[in-house]
Amino acid sequence: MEAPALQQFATAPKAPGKTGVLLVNLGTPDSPSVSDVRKYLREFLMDGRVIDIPFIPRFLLVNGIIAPFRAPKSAKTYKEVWTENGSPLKYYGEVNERQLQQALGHAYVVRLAMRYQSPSIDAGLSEFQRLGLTDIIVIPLFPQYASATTGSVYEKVMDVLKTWQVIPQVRFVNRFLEHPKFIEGFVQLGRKYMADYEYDHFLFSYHGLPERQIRKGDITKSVCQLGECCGSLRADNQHCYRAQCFETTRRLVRELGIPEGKYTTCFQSRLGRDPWIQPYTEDTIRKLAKDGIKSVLAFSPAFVADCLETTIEVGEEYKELFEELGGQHWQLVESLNDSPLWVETLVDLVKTA
Ligand SMILES: C=CC1=C(C)c2cc3[nH]c(cc4nc(cc5[nH]c(cc1n2)c(C)c5CCC(=O)O)C(CCC(=O)O)=C4C)c(C)c3C=C
Ligand SMILES: [Fe+2]
Ligand SMILES: [Fe+2]
Repeated sequence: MEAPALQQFATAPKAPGKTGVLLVNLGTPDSPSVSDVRKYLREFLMDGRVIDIPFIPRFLLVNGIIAPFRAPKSAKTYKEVWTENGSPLKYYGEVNERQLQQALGHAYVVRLAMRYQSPSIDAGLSEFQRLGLTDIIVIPLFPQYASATTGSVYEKVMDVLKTWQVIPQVRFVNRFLEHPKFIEGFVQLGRKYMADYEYDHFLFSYHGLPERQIRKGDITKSVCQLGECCGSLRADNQHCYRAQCFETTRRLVRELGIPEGKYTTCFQSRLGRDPWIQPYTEDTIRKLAKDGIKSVLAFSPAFVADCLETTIEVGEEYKELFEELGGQHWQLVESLNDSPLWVETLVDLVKTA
């Protein structure tokens, strides 16, 4: 008796309203000037999910040390990554916003937001509220879940929504590293380089995280020892960012046909003195060069758009290091950017949310 009624409920047409889709990336400075970079770093690093220490020491560390000293150095790097379209991270976000809007049609309103700086999450959600949208889907643009990224986006969205009288139906995408079109997107980009050249080794370099944050995220308080435990993604370590990164690599190498021993997963961008998840990308490059590896194809599958971390850090700084150590050929695989498979991934994420 119950089954048909349930079926009717599940297939009943949705309320005639529209759905808001909020794509959220990390954020970027408004310009590469030292003052804008300092403002961005302050907002970013004062987030308690990014520098997860109590407020007063965090305030002193960020405002007294990191922002003043790092801003001039980071501004130089931002000037290098800046294009005539501005920051690539924001530019491709805006392109994706238009592409997804076109693919989804009038039943949806797609907006890009940044967790830090602009356009803000508050502005995007307020527009949905003004338009009286009946549903909201939030897609943090991070393939793997981390408290510092996806978790922080969720927190900010909930902070805004908790002030509303009517909170519509809200759905959050948690991660999408397993999505076949996301994987295929990077595979197609990688194959383009592999067709022309026989690489000695393949590097999969992900953004790092303090080890402490991985331990805090271990809900069992016993599984993740940051060693072999991350070697497979299971029910008991679902939210381990490191395990999710290894899983991303496994899926990519399987599709690319890269044999065991010819690839490494590693983690970049350590900030501060605390231990971050390992192996570090820099150590890996040193070891590869020492082992006589001459050519490397480097993937950055924690990012869906070109940004400072990919174009400059992997594409230029690590290339320089590799060549200084005797390497001959280093190639970065660009990010998904405006590729059709990435837009198809986003469409699927909306349709299955
Ligand atoms: C994959 C997603 C990311 C995770 C996880 C992440 C964690 C994390 N990052 C910092 C500190 C910095 N990250 C910076 C840049 C940056 N980080 C990500 C993504 C993740 N960060 C992106 C996409 C970017 C580039 C943004 C752009 O505009 O291009 C920076 C700023 C650049 C610099 O000064 O080097 C800092 C600082 C921490 C501390 C952290 C985890 C705790
Ligand atoms: Fe970062
Ligand atoms: Fe783990």
